[in-house]
Amino acid sequence: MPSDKQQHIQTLMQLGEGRDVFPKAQRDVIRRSWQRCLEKYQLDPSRPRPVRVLTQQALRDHQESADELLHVARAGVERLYSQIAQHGYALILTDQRGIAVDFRGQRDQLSELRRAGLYLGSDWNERYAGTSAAGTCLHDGAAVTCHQREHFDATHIDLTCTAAPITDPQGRVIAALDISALKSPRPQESQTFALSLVTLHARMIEDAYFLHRYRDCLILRFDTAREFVHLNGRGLFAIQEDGKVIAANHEGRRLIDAHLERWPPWTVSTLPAVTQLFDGELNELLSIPHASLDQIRAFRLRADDAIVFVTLIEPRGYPVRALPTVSQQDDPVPELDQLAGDDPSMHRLLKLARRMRHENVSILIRGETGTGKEVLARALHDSGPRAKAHFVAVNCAAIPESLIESELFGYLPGAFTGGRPKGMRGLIQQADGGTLFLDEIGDMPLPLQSRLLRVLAEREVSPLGAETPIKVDIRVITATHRDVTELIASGQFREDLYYRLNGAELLLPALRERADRHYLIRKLHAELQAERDQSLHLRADAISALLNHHWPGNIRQLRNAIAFAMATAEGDEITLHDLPEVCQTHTGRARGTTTPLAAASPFASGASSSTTSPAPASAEAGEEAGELLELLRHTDWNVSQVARQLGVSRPTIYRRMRRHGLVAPNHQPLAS
Ligand SMILES: Nc1ncnc2c1ncn2[C@@H]1O[C@H](COP(=O)(O)OP(=O)(O)OP(=O)(O)O)[C@@H](O)[C@H]1O
Repeated sequence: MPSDKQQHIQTLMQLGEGRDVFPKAQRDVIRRSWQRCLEKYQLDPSRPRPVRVLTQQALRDHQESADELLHVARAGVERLYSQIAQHGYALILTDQRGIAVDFRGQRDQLSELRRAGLYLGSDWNERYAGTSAAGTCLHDGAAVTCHQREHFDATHIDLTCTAAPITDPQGRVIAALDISALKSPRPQESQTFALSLVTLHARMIEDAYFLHRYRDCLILRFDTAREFVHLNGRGLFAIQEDGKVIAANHEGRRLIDAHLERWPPWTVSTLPAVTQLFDGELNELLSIPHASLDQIRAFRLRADDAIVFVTLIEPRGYPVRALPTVSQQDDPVPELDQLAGDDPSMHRLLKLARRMRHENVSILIRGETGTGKEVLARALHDSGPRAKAHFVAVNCAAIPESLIESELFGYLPGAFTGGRPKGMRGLIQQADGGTLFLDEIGDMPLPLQSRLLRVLAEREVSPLGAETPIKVDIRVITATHRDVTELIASGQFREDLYYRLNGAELLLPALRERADRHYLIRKLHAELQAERDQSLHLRADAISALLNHHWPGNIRQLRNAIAFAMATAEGDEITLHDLPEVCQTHTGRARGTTTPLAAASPFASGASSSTTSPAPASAEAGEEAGELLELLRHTDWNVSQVARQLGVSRPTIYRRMRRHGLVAPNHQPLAS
């Protein structure tokens, strides 16, 4: 007997005698199996024996009971074998007992494979064959590699075997898919790739079996990538018409477990309904096939708030029911509908907005900068009964504190020195009959908050210098990127005003959280083409880069990136290389207040920092102030243009101006 076999036997015998002589760095899974072989199955390592092979009749019996699985698994087995054959691997599929009921191997190796037990009818049950990939995988219900001397029986120590379990829709192990080679490199790590490959195919077979088993049920299929849902969506649920989950595949069960961890069980024994797992209504799920062109819809998981894409597979002959789709349930409101594609948070928000557009209640829109707060406010106005009247947008952060009162409330002639001789109609009055949109409401000075509260309570406004108030009929929509409750806690915002402004709150998701980024890219591209009267094809590589970029929460930046590409593209299409450099890699991340696009902006990098700020707190602050001043001068103090160039919002520019004491020449405070 070769010396390595003798040595192997010796080690196992010493272990059998209770000595702790496990090979160094032996993996736990193998160690536990060896212990089972010695203690539980009482296998004798000193008497190595080839794997036992069943008679033809016994094999047929096993094949018959695994018939359904074998039938469904065939394509998966063929596909896996076609990938491994050239590398010298054979394949066996065992039933739950460990009997090889299917086999693929190279013709010229058949007798050698048969001797090694890699053949139809061989019994790899751990109880008889000792530690092996197939047997140990069936015992543990987990994928495993058993490499050379990790086998228990000395007969097998030249083999390298890797197996993954196949489970039924209830999660019980029913088979093992194994690939084995007669020869292989020494290190066990050489088989890492085999482990992934065999696990992937075991999952595919498992899912094919699931779909076959539940072919008469409604099946929800989901994946985190929209592109894969139809092809190879990872999660499967078989459901009843009332939304009860009947069975779930591996990924589905993982989701249920994660869900139960966050939302402890309703009752111990029942599976949750799909509407408890996905944040949506049953109708929305059941109407997926009719609701979108690609028959996919995005939903948020209640387990971890992640977005997944879902499709519904209906059984053949399933009556096509006239289920109302979401858009059919409510009348179309183009102004609002076009704000989003398929994003669950936006769907919910727009549903509420649809209801709110007719009401006169005040609305508070929250969202990070550039997420579309003003766009939403305008859509609410345009889709409501006030559409024909004015939409007056006021940026509370943009107007210097000394001017905000007169701008908002207006003043009569001679109300203060420096005012216009004819006086001025305030913005509140200008919005009469329409909508007043107060952006960055968190920046409104406290004294003005009290005056605004009075306007809202009494529906009348008193311009500076006026003796009698004037009636106004306005709808107020406010927006902020700040946490108003924090401002209230620190005494910077009046609680009573907050409650009056917050008749309903709409929270806009950040761009990075939106599942409809593709829709937004296409929409912005179309809008920009129309705006510039320019026709440029947006190539797929540019779209993928825009989809993959880590947007720090901002549609404005996305728009800027597309606009940048349109301005710089040569020829009639936008390619990956036309995008700002930072979008061409996947590493873009927000850095302080300077966004990646701002950093990439040719304007930002070209700005000189020669001017020092009036009172720089640090070298960095000085540099920022200098840069800003330069840009402001360069653009004739056009704040919108500077904001666009830096890829930040206008209020951010105003905040920076205030921080550095920069005041536009035409905005020097008026003497009151
Ligand atoms: N749903 C949308 N579809 C297309 N473009 C959008 C959408 N929402 C926002 N945008 C674009 O994104 C940019 C920023 O939008 P908007 O000014 O409404 O954001 P905001 O949240 O009010 O920003 P800020 O916090 O700076 O006030 C604008 O160019 C706008 O046209």
